[in-house]
Amino acid sequence: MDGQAKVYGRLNRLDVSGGADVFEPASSSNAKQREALVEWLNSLLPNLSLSINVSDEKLRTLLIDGTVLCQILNRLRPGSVTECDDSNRTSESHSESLKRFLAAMDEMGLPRFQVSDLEKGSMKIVLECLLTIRAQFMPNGGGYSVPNTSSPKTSGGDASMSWKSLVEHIGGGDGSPRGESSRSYLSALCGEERRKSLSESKFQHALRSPVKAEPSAALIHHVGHKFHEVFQLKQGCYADLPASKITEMMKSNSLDNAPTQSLLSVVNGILDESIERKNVEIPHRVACLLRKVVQEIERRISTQAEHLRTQNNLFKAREEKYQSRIRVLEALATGTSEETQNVTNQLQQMKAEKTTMEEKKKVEQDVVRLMKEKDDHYHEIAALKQELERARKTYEQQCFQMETGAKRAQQDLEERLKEVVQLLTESKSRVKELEAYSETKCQRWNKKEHISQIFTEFQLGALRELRFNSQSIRQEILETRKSYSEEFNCLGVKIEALENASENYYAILSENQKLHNELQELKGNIRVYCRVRPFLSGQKGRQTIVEYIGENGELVVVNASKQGKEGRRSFKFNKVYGPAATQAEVFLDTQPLIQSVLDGYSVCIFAYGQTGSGKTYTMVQALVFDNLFDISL
Ligand SMILES: Nc1ncnc2c1ncn2[C@@H]1O[C@H](COP(=O)(O)OP(=O)(O)OP(=O)(O)O)[C@@H](O)[C@H]1O
Repeated sequence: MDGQAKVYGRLNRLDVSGGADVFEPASSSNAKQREALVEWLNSLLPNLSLSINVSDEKLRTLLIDGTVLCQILNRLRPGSVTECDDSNRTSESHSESLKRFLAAMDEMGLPRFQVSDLEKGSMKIVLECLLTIRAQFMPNGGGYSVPNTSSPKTSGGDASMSWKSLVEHIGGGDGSPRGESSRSYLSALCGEERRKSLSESKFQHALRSPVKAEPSAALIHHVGHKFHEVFQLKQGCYADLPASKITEMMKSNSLDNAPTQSLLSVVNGILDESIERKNVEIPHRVACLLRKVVQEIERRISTQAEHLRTQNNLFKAREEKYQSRIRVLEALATGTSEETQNVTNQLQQMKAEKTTMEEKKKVEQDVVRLMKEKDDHYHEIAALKQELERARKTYEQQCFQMETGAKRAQQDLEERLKEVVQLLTESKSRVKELEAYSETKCQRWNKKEHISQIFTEFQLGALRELRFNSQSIRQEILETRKSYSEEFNCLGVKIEALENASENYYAILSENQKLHNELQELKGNIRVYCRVRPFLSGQKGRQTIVEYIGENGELVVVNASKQGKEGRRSFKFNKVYGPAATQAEVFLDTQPLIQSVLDGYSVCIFAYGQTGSGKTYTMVQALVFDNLFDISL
């Protein structure tokens, strides 16, 4: 199968060229064919969006699962292959798609590639297969258009009709008989299955090749419209054609110049007409025309076969020519090895010469280098001489300068010597003066020493006196200290007595506090005082209801509106302050409570009574008195 596929691939490469010479090798137009194929794929399946220079590997990735291949076939011929459901896609379904595609190719009798070719082999075979499909369904090589393979009549007039449709057209899609002549023609035309025979593929191509099989349009025009008139009757009735016309057509060379498809159309038309007429015999002249047409077709087929044989021989001759060239090249290659040996020897000699030349060149370079070094050294010596001359001049200048300096220094030194001698005489006279001055000074110091001795003696006398005085003062101080210590002792005794007295005071004070609080307790922890407010300035002339205020807290109140017991009521308080009681009196009874608070006891005073009865007055005034009390304390 693999070999067969390759053969198909080669044949279809010739098929798809569709140009002037279909047997021309395709290598020169490979790039263009590839670009055309990519454009075709993009027009067929726009979602692919392939770039014009798409790589083989990208194409392999795209096609390897077989889905795209199935889509291509279904687009060209709907329903030709079952596509896998997108939702259930797996690697198995992908390989299944590829298998289905290959099976469809087998079914259509088209050459195909192997699975291994698509997986890891050369993509050339796969692309050739696609080119074959394109040529099969798009013989004009243009953009995508769905071919109409359903009607033999509509496709019968197409010069580039596919092989299969042509066979169906001639043989009848429904399998009905068309007479012996058509059957023999079909058997001659079909033979075995096309996809299994190389010669049949060539035959098909020869039939479809308009350049090789058919005359030019100019020639048709030259012959006139005689045969075209017969074509016009394709839809009409061939039996009604006049015998003279048929004779004229058969006599002229119009059949020779008519296109093969036109001849086939005539055959089909006559056969269709015979089928329609059923048992009615075809007129003799029409049968003659049919035979003539069939003979013409057979002649062309034989011509094509001859042509193919010629081409085959040509190819064989070319192959032999290339083989001989290969042999010559091989011989040349063997001869070249000897030449190569000679050349190698020559090369080695040249290398040796080159080495010698290089050594010579090296020696020359060394000489040049030494010359250069010599020049450099010469320049260096000249520079050193110049430098030496400069140094000598500098040295002479320095010597001159030093001599000048020495002379100047000698003069300076002489001048200085003179100055020093002068200074020495001056200093001698100064020494003499100083000796005289020191003499006088010495005398003066002797006098001063005498005076100081007298003063020192005087001072010593004074010191003795002072020492005596200090001893007497120290004695006084000791005595005073003694008297002070005695006084301090007395004061200590007194302070001790005071401490004892203060301790007694605090004891008495605490006792006093205790007694005070006990007294307060005795007076009662809860005491109730009553204060009767006097009439205010605006209440003059009113009658009081207070009848009696006792010394021990009795209070009798009279209600004139009630009789008996109800009209006279008596109360008992700790104390009752009458209308004339002053704030100071009220405070006198609450004052001890302040002391209890200071001693740490809890005390609470609150006022109770109706509005305007004098609660605030009593409390505030009490506080005022309390402050006064504090101040007085
Ligand atoms: N003992 C008093 N002597 C003179 N005037 C008094 C006396 N007690 C109260 N007042 C006067 O009576 C008026 C009412 O007194 P206060 O405001 O103290 O009453 P209150 O009981 O506090 O009233 P409220 O319950 O409305 O506060 C005030 O003008 C006050 O000066």
